[in-house]
Amino acid sequence: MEEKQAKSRLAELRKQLMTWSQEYYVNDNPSVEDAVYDQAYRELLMLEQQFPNLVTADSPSQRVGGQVLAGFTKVEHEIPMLSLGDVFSKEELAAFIDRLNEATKAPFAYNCELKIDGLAISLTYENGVFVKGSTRGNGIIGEDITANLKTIKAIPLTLKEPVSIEVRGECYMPKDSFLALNKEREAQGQAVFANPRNAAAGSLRQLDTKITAKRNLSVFIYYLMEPEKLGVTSQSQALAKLAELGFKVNPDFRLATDMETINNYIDEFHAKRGELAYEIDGIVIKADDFKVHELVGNTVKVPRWAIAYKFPPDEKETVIHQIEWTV
Ligand SMILES: CC(C)(C)c1nc(N2CCN(c3ncccn3)CC2)c2cc(C(N)=O)c(N)nc2n1
Repeated sequence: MEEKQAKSRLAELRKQLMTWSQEYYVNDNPSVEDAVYDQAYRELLMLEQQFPNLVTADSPSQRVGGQVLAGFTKVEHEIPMLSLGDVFSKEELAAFIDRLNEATKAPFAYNCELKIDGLAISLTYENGVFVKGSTRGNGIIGEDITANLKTIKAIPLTLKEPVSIEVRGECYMPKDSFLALNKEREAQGQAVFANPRNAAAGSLRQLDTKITAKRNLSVFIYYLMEPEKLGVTSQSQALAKLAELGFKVNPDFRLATDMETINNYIDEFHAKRGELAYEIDGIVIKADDFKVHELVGNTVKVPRWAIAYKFPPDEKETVIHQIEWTV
């Protein structure tokens, strides 16, 4: 095949493979069997092998990792990554909501989100291309883990629109991947990870990106920096915009305009916790309208317009402790 034909065929294959990958890893809704994807992927690899100068940064072949880093460089978050205040009972939550309603005088909507138990990351895109990704670190200084994040198929290498934005989200390891990884480590006499959050953190801190690529990590994006740049005026709108741009957004977010609805959401997902494919450690409740964020602002460490409602630790863990006590 001539280079010219190979170039256009590779562009076709990249586009098709990116669409199928987005359906599978971002929308959890594949339209073709794995075998169909694999065949097209093999054709792409073969053509890239024949014409190495035609390999592009956003080719699916760049997801497998390859470089072994000497270390992670530090990055400063231009806008600090805040922490979250947390409450441990419905009464405390009601007090937080009452204070917030008091401060704003007008009743308003809250956006309720599952609190994914992973680790916070920040992703930067320039004209729609993924250029940098980092850990939260201490909120001010994080580590540059761009190379490792590029191996996560749920992170788009290019967006649906050529926008220059920063977004933040949670990187996590699905429960079944965590169990499989620990089984493998046990078989190899290696120490197992205590929980999926530690497994995700350990996988992202790998200096060998090939290892990260094999860890089946995923992400949920929940925060759009400078939303006014995209004409977005609320958290629920921001999540819809993030999904439109091609980001994986947790579908279970819900608007609530009163305490009862918030409490029902908390009870519903506390009950459903065991069925989810990933671990959650609570619910995040945020004032939906960004005008409220401006009105009440943040303390040094946490926003005044959002709170984390933490679930009590899993019953099964406390049962084990009780047994130890009786013995
Ligand atoms: C943008 C704000 C600050 C309101 C915010 N902050 C979050 N977090 C901050 C504290 N974080 C943190 N991490 C380590 C140490 C201290 N704080 C970890 C992320 C959120 C985490 C989740 C989630 N996990 O699913 C979520 N749906 N929304 C969040 N929203």
